[in-house]
Amino acid sequence: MNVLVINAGSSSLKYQLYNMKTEDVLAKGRVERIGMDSSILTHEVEHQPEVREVSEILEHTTAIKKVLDMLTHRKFGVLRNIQDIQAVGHRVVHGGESFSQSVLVDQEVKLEIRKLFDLAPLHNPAHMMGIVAVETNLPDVPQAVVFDTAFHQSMPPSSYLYAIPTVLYRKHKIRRYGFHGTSHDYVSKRAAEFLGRPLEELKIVTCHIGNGASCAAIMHGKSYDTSMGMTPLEGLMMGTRSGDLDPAVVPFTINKEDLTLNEVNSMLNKHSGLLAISGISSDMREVVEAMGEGNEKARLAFEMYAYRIRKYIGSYIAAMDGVDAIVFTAGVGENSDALRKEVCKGLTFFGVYLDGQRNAVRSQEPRRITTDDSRVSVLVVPTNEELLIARDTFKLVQNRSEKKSE
Ligand SMILES: Nc1ncnc2c1ncn2[C@@H]1O[C@H](COP(=O)(O)OP(=O)(O)O)[C@@H](O)[C@H]1O
Ligand SMILES: CC(=O)OP(=O)(O)O
Ligand SMILES: [Mg+2]
Repeated sequence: MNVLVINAGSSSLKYQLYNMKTEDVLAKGRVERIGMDSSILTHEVEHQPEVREVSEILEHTTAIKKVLDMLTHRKFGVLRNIQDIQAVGHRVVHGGESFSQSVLVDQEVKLEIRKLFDLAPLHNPAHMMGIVAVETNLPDVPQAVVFDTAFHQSMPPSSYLYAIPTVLYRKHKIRRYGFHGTSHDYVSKRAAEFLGRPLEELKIVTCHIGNGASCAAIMHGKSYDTSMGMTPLEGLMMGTRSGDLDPAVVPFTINKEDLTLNEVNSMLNKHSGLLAISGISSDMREVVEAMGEGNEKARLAFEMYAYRIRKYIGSYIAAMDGVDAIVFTAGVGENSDALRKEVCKGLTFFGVYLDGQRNAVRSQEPRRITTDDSRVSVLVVPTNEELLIARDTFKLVQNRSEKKSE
Protein backbone atom coordinates (compact mmCIF):
# COMPACT_ATOMS: atom_id res chain seq x y z
CA MET A 1 0.00 0.00 0.00
CA ASN A 2 1.21 3.54 -0.80
CA VAL A 3 0.32 6.21 1.76
CA LEU A 4 0.61 9.94 1.10
CA VAL A 5 1.36 11.97 4.25
CA ILE A 6 0.32 15.63 4.25
CA ASN A 7 1.23 18.42 6.67
CA ALA A 8 -0.83 21.40 5.52
CA GLY A 9 -0.04 24.87 6.85
CA SER A 10 -1.81 28.10 5.97
CA SER A 11 0.56 28.97 3.12
CA SER A 12 2.50 25.73 2.75
CA LEU A 13 1.93 22.04 2.30
CA LYS A 14 4.55 19.35 2.93
CA TYR A 15 4.17 15.81 1.61
CA GLN A 16 5.84 12.40 1.73
CA LEU A 17 4.81 9.32 -0.21
CA TYR A 18 5.47 6.01 1.58
CA ASN A 19 5.54 2.44 0.31
CA MET A 20 4.24 0.71 3.44
CA LYS A 21 5.60 -2.70 2.55
CA THR A 22 9.17 -1.41 2.95
CA GLU A 23 8.41 1.90 4.73
CA ASP A 24 10.55 3.57 2.04
CA VAL A 25 9.90 7.21 1.15
CA LEU A 26 9.25 7.13 -2.61
CA ALA A 27 9.12 10.92 -2.93
CA LYS A 28 8.76 14.00 -0.78
CA GLY A 29 8.43 17.72 -1.17
CA ARG A 30 6.64 20.91 -0.31
CA VAL A 31 4.53 23.64 -1.80
CA GLU A 32 5.32 27.08 -0.41
CA ARG A 33 3.73 30.52 -0.81
CA ILE A 34 0.20 29.18 -1.47
CA GLY A 35 -2.07 32.15 -2.18
CA MET A 36 0.83 34.47 -2.98
CA ASP A 37 2.36 35.35 -6.31
CA SER A 38 4.90 32.79 -7.58
CA SER A 39 4.25 29.71 -5.43
CA ILE A 40 7.05 27.15 -5.38
CA LEU A 41 6.75 23.37 -5.56
CA THR A 42 9.91 21.50 -4.55
CA HIS A 43 9.93 17.77 -5.24
CA GLU A 44 12.58 15.20 -4.28
CA VAL A 45 13.12 11.60 -5.25
CA GLU A 46 16.10 9.74 -3.79
CA HIS A 47 19.28 9.79 -5.93
CA GLN A 48 17.73 12.36 -8.28
CA PRO A 49 18.23 16.11 -8.46
CA GLU A 50 15.56 18.21 -6.72
CA VAL A 51 12.85 19.61 -9.03
CA ARG A 52 11.56 23.16 -8.48
CA GLU A 53 8.49 24.49 -10.23
CA VAL A 54 7.26 28.06 -9.88
CA SER A 55 3.61 28.80 -10.70
CA GLU A 56 0.55 30.51 -9.29
CA ILE A 57 -1.15 28.29 -6.70
CA LEU A 58 -4.02 30.20 -5.11
CA GLU A 59 -5.42 27.57 -2.76
CA HIS A 60 -4.86 24.09 -1.33
CA THR A 61 -6.98 22.18 -3.88
CA THR A 62 -4.67 23.37 -6.65
CA ALA A 63 -1.64 22.66 -4.48
CA ILE A 64 -2.72 19.01 -4.03
CA LYS A 65 -3.48 18.73 -7.75
CA LYS A 66 0.08 19.95 -8.51
CA VAL A 67 1.54 17.45 -6.04
CA LEU A 68 -0.45 14.59 -7.64
CA ASP A 69 0.66 15.73 -11.12
CA MET A 70 4.26 15.68 -9.93
CA LEU A 71 3.94 12.23 -8.31
CA THR A 72 2.63 10.84 -11.61
CA HIS A 73 4.90 12.96 -13.85
CA ARG A 74 6.44 11.05 -16.78
CA LYS A 75 9.97 12.11 -15.87
CA PHE A 76 9.98 13.14 -12.18
CA GLY A 77 7.10 11.00 -10.91
CA VAL A 78 7.19 7.70 -9.01
CA LEU A 79 3.64 6.42 -9.70
CA ARG A 80 1.97 5.29 -12.92
CA ASN A 81 -1.33 6.92 -11.97
CA ILE A 82 -2.99 8.43 -8.93
CA GLN A 83 -4.96 5.24 -8.22
CA ASP A 84 -1.64 3.97 -6.87
CA ILE A 85 -2.21 6.13 -3.75
CA GLN A 86 -4.34 3.95 -1.48
CA ALA A 87 -4.60 6.23 1.57
CA VAL A 88 -3.77 9.74 2.79
CA GLY A 89 -2.71 10.67 6.34
CA HIS A 90 -2.81 14.25 7.65
CA ARG A 91 -1.02 15.92 10.54
CA VAL A 92 -3.59 17.83 12.59
CA VAL A 93 -2.14 19.98 15.35
CA HIS A 94 -5.18 20.31 17.64
CA GLY A 95 -7.46 17.40 18.50
CA GLY A 96 -8.74 18.96 21.76
CA GLU A 97 -10.25 16.45 24.15
CA SER A 98 -12.15 14.73 21.34
CA PHE A 99 -9.27 12.64 20.04
CA SER A 100 -6.83 10.52 22.02
CA GLN A 101 -5.82 8.55 18.94
CA SER A 102 -5.68 8.74 15.17
CA VAL A 103 -8.96 8.22 13.28
CA LEU A 104 -10.30 7.85 9.74
CA VAL A 105 -11.91 11.01 8.39
CA ASP A 106 -15.71 11.14 8.16
CA GLN A 107 -18.30 13.93 8.44
CA GLU A 108 -18.31 13.75 12.23
CA VAL A 109 -14.52 13.96 12.49
CA LYS A 110 -14.46 16.95 10.17
CA LEU A 111 -17.07 18.68 12.31
CA GLU A 112 -14.99 18.09 15.45
CA ILE A 113 -11.86 19.50 13.78
CA ARG A 114 -13.86 22.56 12.73
CA LYS A 115 -15.05 23.04 16.32
CA LEU A 116 -11.39 23.31 17.32
CA PHE A 117 -10.59 26.18 14.92
CA ASP A 118 -10.84 28.62 17.85
CA LEU A 119 -8.17 26.77 19.83
CA ALA A 120 -5.69 26.53 16.93
CA PRO A 121 -6.51 29.32 14.50
CA LEU A 122 -3.10 29.14 12.80
CA HIS A 123 -3.14 25.40 12.26
CA ASN A 124 -6.54 23.64 12.13
CA PRO A 125 -8.18 25.70 9.35
CA ALA A 126 -5.16 24.94 7.14
CA HIS A 127 -5.37 21.22 7.92
CA MET A 128 -9.06 21.26 7.00
CA MET A 129 -8.20 22.87 3.66
CA GLY A 130 -5.77 20.00 3.09
CA ILE A 131 -8.43 17.39 3.90
CA VAL A 132 -11.01 18.99 1.61
CA ALA A 133 -8.41 19.40 -1.16
CA VAL A 134 -7.64 15.67 -1.03
CA GLU A 135 -11.37 14.84 -1.07
CA THR A 136 -11.75 16.91 -4.22
CA ASN A 137 -8.78 15.39 -6.02
CA LEU A 138 -8.98 11.81 -4.72
CA PRO A 139 -12.66 11.32 -3.83
CA ASP A 140 -12.50 7.57 -3.22
CA VAL A 141 -9.31 7.43 -1.19
CA PRO A 142 -9.64 6.97 2.60
CA GLN A 143 -8.04 9.68 4.76
CA ALA A 144 -6.81 9.52 8.34
CA VAL A 145 -5.91 12.30 10.78
CA VAL A 146 -3.09 12.09 13.31
CA PHE A 147 -3.19 14.66 16.11
CA ASP A 148 -0.26 16.43 17.83
CA THR A 149 -2.34 16.52 21.01
CA ALA A 150 -3.49 12.87 21.10
CA PHE A 151 -0.46 11.39 22.88
CA HIS A 152 -0.79 13.94 25.71
CA GLN A 153 -4.41 13.03 26.50
CA SER A 154 -3.00 10.68 29.15
CA MET A 155 -1.90 13.66 31.30
CA PRO A 156 -3.57 13.78 34.72
CA PRO A 157 -5.71 16.84 35.66
CA SER A 158 -2.92 18.05 37.97
CA SER A 159 -0.79 18.47 34.82
CA TYR A 160 -3.41 19.73 32.39
CA LEU A 161 -5.51 22.17 34.45
CA TYR A 162 -4.68 25.85 34.80
CA ALA A 163 -5.23 27.27 38.28
CA ILE A 164 -8.07 29.52 37.11
CA PRO A 165 -11.84 29.26 37.75
CA THR A 166 -12.90 25.80 36.61
CA VAL A 167 -15.97 27.20 34.88
CA LEU A 168 -13.60 28.25 32.09
CA TYR A 169 -12.53 24.67 31.60
CA ARG A 170 -16.12 23.41 31.66
CA LYS A 171 -17.48 26.09 29.34
CA HIS A 172 -14.61 26.62 26.92
CA LYS A 173 -12.22 23.69 27.45
CA ILE A 174 -9.47 26.07 28.52
CA ARG A 175 -6.75 23.68 29.67
CA ARG A 176 -3.30 22.49 28.67
CA TYR A 177 -3.23 20.07 25.71
CA GLY A 178 0.42 19.79 24.67
CA PHE A 179 1.73 19.34 21.13
CA HIS A 180 4.40 17.49 19.11
CA GLY A 181 2.83 14.33 20.60
CA THR A 182 3.59 12.25 17.51
CA SER A 183 7.26 13.08 17.93
CA HIS A 184 7.41 12.56 21.72
CA ASP A 185 5.65 9.21 21.25
CA TYR A 186 7.95 8.10 18.42
CA VAL A 187 11.28 9.05 20.04
CA SER A 188 10.37 7.63 23.46
CA LYS A 189 9.63 4.25 21.83
CA ARG A 190 12.85 4.39 19.80
CA ALA A 191 14.77 5.30 22.96
CA ALA A 192 13.43 2.24 24.81
CA GLU A 193 14.38 0.03 21.84
CA PHE A 194 17.85 1.56 21.81
CA LEU A 195 18.27 0.99 25.54
CA GLY A 196 16.95 -2.57 25.17
CA ARG A 197 14.47 -2.05 27.99
CA PRO A 198 10.64 -2.19 28.14
CA LEU A 199 9.13 1.27 27.73
CA GLU A 200 6.72 0.49 30.59
CA GLU A 201 9.63 0.46 33.03
CA LEU A 202 11.19 3.74 31.96
CA LYS A 203 11.00 7.38 32.98
CA ILE A 204 12.05 9.54 30.03
CA VAL A 205 12.26 13.29 29.40
CA THR A 206 11.94 13.98 25.68
CA CYS A 207 13.06 17.35 24.27
CA HIS A 208 11.65 18.16 20.82
CA ILE A 209 13.69 21.22 19.93
CA GLY A 210 12.83 22.50 16.44
CA ASN A 211 11.23 25.69 15.25
CA GLY A 212 8.52 25.01 17.77
CA ALA A 213 9.94 23.34 20.88
CA SER A 214 8.55 21.33 23.78
CA CYS A 215 9.68 18.94 26.51
CA ALA A 216 7.62 16.01 27.80
CA ALA A 217 7.75 13.81 30.89
CA ILE A 218 7.03 10.28 29.66
CA MET A 219 6.31 7.93 32.51
CA HIS A 220 6.05 4.23 31.64
CA GLY A 221 5.27 5.01 28.00
CA LYS A 222 2.57 7.61 28.71
CA SER A 223 2.74 11.40 28.61
CA TYR A 224 2.58 12.66 32.19
CA ASP A 225 3.30 16.34 31.51
CA THR A 226 4.50 18.53 28.67
CA SER A 227 5.61 22.13 28.31
CA MET A 228 3.16 23.43 25.67
CA GLY A 229 -0.30 24.36 26.88
CA MET A 230 -3.66 25.32 25.41
CA THR A 231 -1.73 26.53 22.36
CA PRO A 232 1.85 25.92 21.18
CA LEU A 233 2.99 29.20 22.81
CA GLU A 234 3.53 28.02 26.39
CA GLY A 235 6.74 26.52 27.75
CA LEU A 236 10.18 26.75 26.21
CA MET A 237 11.65 29.76 24.48
CA MET A 238 11.42 29.04 20.72
CA GLY A 239 12.59 30.46 17.39
CA THR A 240 9.99 33.26 17.37
CA ARG A 241 7.72 32.34 20.34
CA SER A 242 8.23 33.68 23.86
CA GLY A 243 7.26 30.55 25.78
CA ASP A 244 6.37 31.03 29.47
CA LEU A 245 5.79 34.54 30.74
CA ASP A 246 3.78 36.25 33.45
CA PRO A 247 0.28 36.67 31.93
CA ALA A 248 0.20 40.17 33.44
CA VAL A 249 2.72 41.19 30.76
CA VAL A 250 -0.12 41.10 28.21
CA PRO A 251 -2.48 43.78 29.65
CA PHE A 252 0.51 45.82 30.84
CA THR A 253 2.02 45.93 27.32
CA ILE A 254 -1.34 46.70 25.75
CA ASN A 255 -1.69 49.73 28.04
CA LYS A 256 1.87 51.00 27.86
CA GLU A 257 2.45 50.53 24.13
CA ASP A 258 -1.10 51.21 22.97
CA LEU A 259 -1.25 47.86 21.16
CA THR A 260 -4.27 45.71 20.33
CA LEU A 261 -4.70 42.18 21.66
CA ASN A 262 -3.98 40.80 18.19
CA GLU A 263 -0.76 42.77 17.97
CA VAL A 264 0.44 41.43 21.31
CA ASN A 265 -0.55 37.91 20.29
CA SER A 266 1.44 38.28 17.11
CA MET A 267 4.40 39.74 19.05
CA LEU A 268 4.48 36.73 21.38
CA ASN A 269 4.11 34.16 18.57
CA LYS A 270 6.12 35.69 15.74
CA HIS A 271 8.50 38.34 17.05
CA SER A 272 9.82 36.92 20.33
CA GLY A 273 12.08 34.04 21.36
CA LEU A 274 15.54 33.63 19.84
CA LEU A 275 14.75 36.25 17.20
CA ALA A 276 13.89 38.95 19.74
CA ILE A 277 16.74 38.35 22.17
CA SER A 278 19.50 37.80 19.59
CA GLY A 279 18.22 40.53 17.28
CA ILE A 280 19.65 38.35 14.51
CA SER A 281 17.56 35.35 13.60
CA SER A 282 15.11 32.68 14.74
CA ASP A 283 17.43 30.09 13.23
CA MET A 284 19.72 28.49 15.81
CA ARG A 285 22.48 28.00 13.19
CA GLU A 286 22.77 31.74 12.65
CA VAL A 287 22.63 32.46 16.38
CA VAL A 288 25.44 29.98 17.09
CA GLU A 289 27.51 31.42 14.25
CA ALA A 290 27.10 34.99 15.55
CA MET A 291 27.99 33.81 19.05
CA GLY A 292 31.22 32.36 17.63
CA GLU A 293 32.03 35.79 16.24
CA GLY A 294 31.66 37.30 19.72
CA ASN A 295 28.12 38.68 19.46
CA GLU A 296 26.92 39.12 23.06
CA LYS A 297 23.19 39.30 22.27
CA ALA A 298 23.46 36.01 20.41
CA ARG A 299 25.20 34.47 23.43
CA LEU A 300 22.48 35.67 25.79
CA ALA A 301 19.75 34.28 23.49
CA PHE A 302 21.53 30.93 23.29
CA GLU A 303 22.01 30.76 27.08
CA MET A 304 18.38 31.69 27.81
CA TYR A 305 17.14 29.11 25.31
CA ALA A 306 19.24 26.35 26.88
CA TYR A 307 18.44 27.47 30.45
CA ARG A 308 14.69 27.05 29.88
CA ILE A 309 15.20 23.53 28.56
CA ARG A 310 17.39 22.67 31.56
CA LYS A 311 14.75 23.99 33.98
CA TYR A 312 12.02 21.89 32.34
CA ILE A 313 14.21 18.78 32.41
CA GLY A 314 14.89 19.34 36.11
CA SER A 315 11.22 19.87 36.91
CA TYR A 316 10.19 16.74 35.01
CA ILE A 317 12.77 14.66 36.85
CA ALA A 318 11.13 15.88 40.05
CA ALA A 319 7.63 15.29 38.65
CA MET A 320 8.44 11.65 37.85
CA ASP A 321 10.66 11.12 40.92
CA GLY A 322 13.56 10.07 38.71
CA VAL A 323 14.71 9.64 35.14
CA ASP A 324 16.33 6.89 33.10
CA ALA A 325 16.94 8.79 29.87
CA ILE A 326 16.83 12.27 28.40
CA VAL A 327 16.20 12.39 24.66
CA PHE A 328 17.01 15.23 22.24
CA THR A 329 15.23 15.41 18.88
CA ALA A 330 14.07 17.70 16.00
CA GLY A 331 16.10 20.27 14.01
CA VAL A 332 18.04 21.87 16.87
CA GLY A 333 17.99 18.89 19.24
CA GLU A 334 19.41 16.52 16.62
CA ASN A 335 21.95 18.87 15.08
CA SER A 336 23.31 21.26 17.68
CA ASP A 337 25.95 19.65 19.90
CA ALA A 338 26.62 23.12 21.35
CA LEU A 339 23.06 23.39 22.62
CA ARG A 340 23.02 19.87 24.08
CA LYS A 341 26.26 20.64 25.91
CA GLU A 342 24.91 23.91 27.29
CA VAL A 343 21.71 22.21 28.52
CA CYS A 344 23.44 19.25 30.13
CA LYS A 345 26.21 21.15 31.86
CA GLY A 346 23.80 21.98 34.69
CA LEU A 347 22.51 18.46 35.19
CA THR A 348 25.50 16.83 36.87
CA PHE A 349 23.63 16.78 40.21
CA PHE A 350 21.28 14.21 38.63
CA GLY A 351 24.21 12.11 37.41
CA VAL A 352 24.27 13.33 33.82
CA TYR A 353 27.75 13.38 32.27
CA LEU A 354 28.13 14.13 28.56
CA ASP A 355 30.94 12.61 26.52
CA GLY A 356 32.35 15.39 24.32
CA GLN A 357 33.35 13.10 21.47
CA ARG A 358 30.06 11.19 21.41
CA ASN A 359 28.15 14.47 21.51
CA ALA A 360 29.99 15.68 18.40
CA VAL A 361 29.10 12.61 16.29
CA ARG A 362 26.63 13.28 13.44
CA SER A 363 24.36 10.45 12.42
CA GLN A 364 20.81 9.63 11.37
CA GLU A 365 20.73 6.76 13.90
CA PRO A 366 19.79 6.93 17.59
CA ARG A 367 22.91 7.33 19.74
CA ARG A 368 24.06 7.77 23.34
CA ILE A 369 26.07 10.91 24.11
CA THR A 370 26.83 10.32 27.80
CA THR A 371 29.89 8.63 29.31
CA ASP A 372 29.69 4.94 30.23
CA ASP A 373 29.46 5.75 33.95
CA SER A 374 26.81 8.48 33.59
CA ARG A 375 23.85 7.43 35.79
CA VAL A 376 21.33 8.82 33.29
CA SER A 377 21.60 8.16 29.54
CA VAL A 378 21.28 11.15 27.25
CA LEU A 379 20.29 10.09 23.73
CA VAL A 380 19.92 11.81 20.38
CA VAL A 381 17.04 10.16 18.50
CA PRO A 382 16.08 11.57 15.07
CA THR A 383 12.32 12.08 14.97
CA ASN A 384 10.06 10.93 12.15
CA GLU A 385 6.55 12.29 12.58
CA GLU A 386 5.68 11.48 8.95
CA LEU A 387 6.51 7.79 9.36
CA LEU A 388 4.29 7.54 12.43
CA ILE A 389 1.46 9.26 10.52
CA ALA A 390 1.94 6.82 7.62
CA ARG A 391 1.90 3.82 9.99
CA ASP A 392 -1.26 4.95 11.81
CA THR A 393 -2.99 5.65 8.49
CA PHE A 394 -1.98 2.26 7.12
CA LYS A 395 -3.23 0.46 10.25
CA LEU A 396 -6.59 2.27 10.27
CA VAL A 397 -7.23 1.59 6.58
CA GLN A 398 -6.20 -2.05 6.92
CA ASN A 399 -8.49 -2.58 9.93
CA ARG A 400 -11.36 -1.05 8.03
CA SER A 401 -10.80 -3.37 5.03
CA GLU A 402 -10.63 -6.39 7.36
CA LYS A 403 -13.90 -5.38 9.05
CA LYS A 404 -15.59 -4.88 5.67
CA SER A 405 -14.58 -8.33 4.46
CA GLU A 406 -15.81 -10.06 7.65
N1 LIG B 1 23.15 22.21 12.42
C1 LIG B 1 22.25 22.87 13.12
N2 LIG B 1 22.60 23.54 14.23
C2 LIG B 1 21.69 24.23 14.94
N3 LIG B 1 20.39 24.33 14.61
C3 LIG B 1 19.97 23.69 13.51
C4 LIG B 1 20.86 22.94 12.71
N4 LIG B 1 20.14 22.40 11.69
C5 LIG B 1 18.86 22.81 11.86
N5 LIG B 1 18.74 23.59 12.95
C6 LIG B 1 17.55 24.27 13.49
O1 LIG B 1 16.41 23.47 13.33
C7 LIG B 1 15.26 24.33 13.16
C8 LIG B 1 14.18 23.62 12.41
O2 LIG B 1 13.81 22.48 13.12
P1 LIG B 1 12.66 21.53 12.58
O3 LIG B 1 12.48 20.45 13.56
O4 LIG B 1 12.96 21.13 11.18
O5 LIG B 1 11.46 22.55 12.66
P2 LIG B 1 9.99 22.57 12.06
O6 LIG B 1 9.62 21.15 11.72
O7 LIG B 1 9.19 23.13 13.18
O8 LIG B 1 10.05 23.47 10.87
C9 LIG B 1 15.82 25.52 12.36
O9 LIG B 1 15.13 26.67 12.68
C10 LIG B 1 17.26 25.58 12.81
O10 LIG B 1 17.39 26.59 13.77
C1 LIG C 1 2.74 22.55 17.38
C2 LIG C 1 3.96 23.21 16.83
O1 LIG C 1 4.59 24.01 17.47
O2 LIG C 1 4.33 22.80 15.63
P1 LIG C 1 5.64 23.27 14.84
O3 LIG C 1 6.82 22.83 15.64
O4 LIG C 1 5.51 22.52 13.53
O5 LIG C 1 5.56 24.76 14.70
MG1 LIG D 1 8.48 20.01 13.05
